[in-house]
Amino acid sequence: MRSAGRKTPERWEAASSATRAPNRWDFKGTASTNSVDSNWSAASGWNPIQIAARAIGSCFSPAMPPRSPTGDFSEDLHLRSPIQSPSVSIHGNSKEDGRKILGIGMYGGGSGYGSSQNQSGGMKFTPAEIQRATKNFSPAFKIGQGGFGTVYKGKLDDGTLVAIKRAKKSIYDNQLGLEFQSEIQTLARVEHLSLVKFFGFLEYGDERIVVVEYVPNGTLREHLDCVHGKPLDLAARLDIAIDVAHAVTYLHMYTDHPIIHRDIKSSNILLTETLRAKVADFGFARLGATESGVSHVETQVKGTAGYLDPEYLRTYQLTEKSDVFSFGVLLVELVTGRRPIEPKRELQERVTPKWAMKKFMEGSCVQILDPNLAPSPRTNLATEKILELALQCLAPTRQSRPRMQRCAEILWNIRKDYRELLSSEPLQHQHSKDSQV
Ligand SMILES: Nc1ncnc2c1ncn2[C@@H]1O[C@H](COP(=O)(O)OP(=O)(O)OP(=O)(O)O)[C@@H](O)[C@H]1O
Repeated sequence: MRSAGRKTPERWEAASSATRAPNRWDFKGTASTNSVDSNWSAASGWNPIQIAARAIGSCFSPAMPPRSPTGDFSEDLHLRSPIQSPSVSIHGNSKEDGRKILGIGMYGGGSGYGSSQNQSGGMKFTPAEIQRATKNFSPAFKIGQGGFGTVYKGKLDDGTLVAIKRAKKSIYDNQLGLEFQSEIQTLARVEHLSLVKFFGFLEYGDERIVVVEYVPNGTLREHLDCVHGKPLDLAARLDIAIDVAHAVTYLHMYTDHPIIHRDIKSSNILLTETLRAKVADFGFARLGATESGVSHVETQVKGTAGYLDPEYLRTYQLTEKSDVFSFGVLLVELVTGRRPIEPKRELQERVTPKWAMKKFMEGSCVQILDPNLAPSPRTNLATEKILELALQCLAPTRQSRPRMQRCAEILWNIRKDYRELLSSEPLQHQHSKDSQV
């Protein structure tokens, strides 16, 4: 698909390189006056991210809470709902690859759960219940490890499966905790089919425990890496993109104040058994300003390298269009199967969105298609349209990016056309094409 307004590669490059990122961030977000080449260079060069991660590591000095006499989790757990105990964490959050920058951890959601539901919709669990659910945090129940802490699969007394996220209080900063109390109160009420549900929150000594809906089928990133066997076909990828777009649209249109997720990425998209997506990890979420309004000026850069909005990096101003940029990166991941940054590839291919957009504008979509997706006229057409949308989402300036609601509409139409083409193809042909994926 060729749209009249499409940028040439040169124009796109120029626009990209006009957006400059600071090459150093201090802990409190003081940008150095030196610039590096472009947002893409910043991402591919790693230096700003690594420097920021190091700065966080060295500057962070958590306030340690009083421990229980024994330090035993089972002893006298002090339970609070999200409303009663707003939980805010600063996580230095340098995962092994050091790409995560900094987080303000809050967990939203909240259909409520069970009879002990409180005003906010959060569930009051008993310590014994959490212990039973996880067999006292048995390693056998461990399902993951993230910036927030360790994640366990648990089964509540009524049989509900939950994911139990256990963080050390050492990742929190109490002063900032106070600053964000009101935000948590809002996030605790967020509920959408495509957002991982928040069930409850526990606090005890230096323990913080978050209980959320268990989503059984791994992360989108794992599926793109074929960890779970059969690769995702394009129809499933389109469904996932639409689910994410709907969930984020819901956040952005929430009441009169948008909620900005700030960490949209494939490892934060969890899949159900029917391969529908649920957006997880409100670890960075915060209430934002509308694009037209006076946006919040951040003092700390938060997000994951490769997904970060260059304009946010440059101006520290956060709007929902930063999520749109990250969503553009996610669309490129869905089409190419690649991670946003692939350091082991040759130079021109290391920053996947830059490489993919260049190929797209040269009309070489097939070259960037995930090898797990079999090329066919309908697949090529759909991927071209997805990349067209990705290009808009990845625009260097936020004004040029579509709203998330518009992204959902566009994707909906792409899926409709794709399905129509699919149904018009002879059954045998469909079968032989699909068997390649
Ligand atoms: N609700 C859930 N249901 C099922 N598995 C989950 C759930 N939440 C997390 N996990 C598993 O635990 C892993 C770690 O999750 P977590 O959200 O703590 O970190 P992450 O998203 O991988 O990293 P980061 O915290 O840096 O964003 C996930 O990759 C996933 O495999």
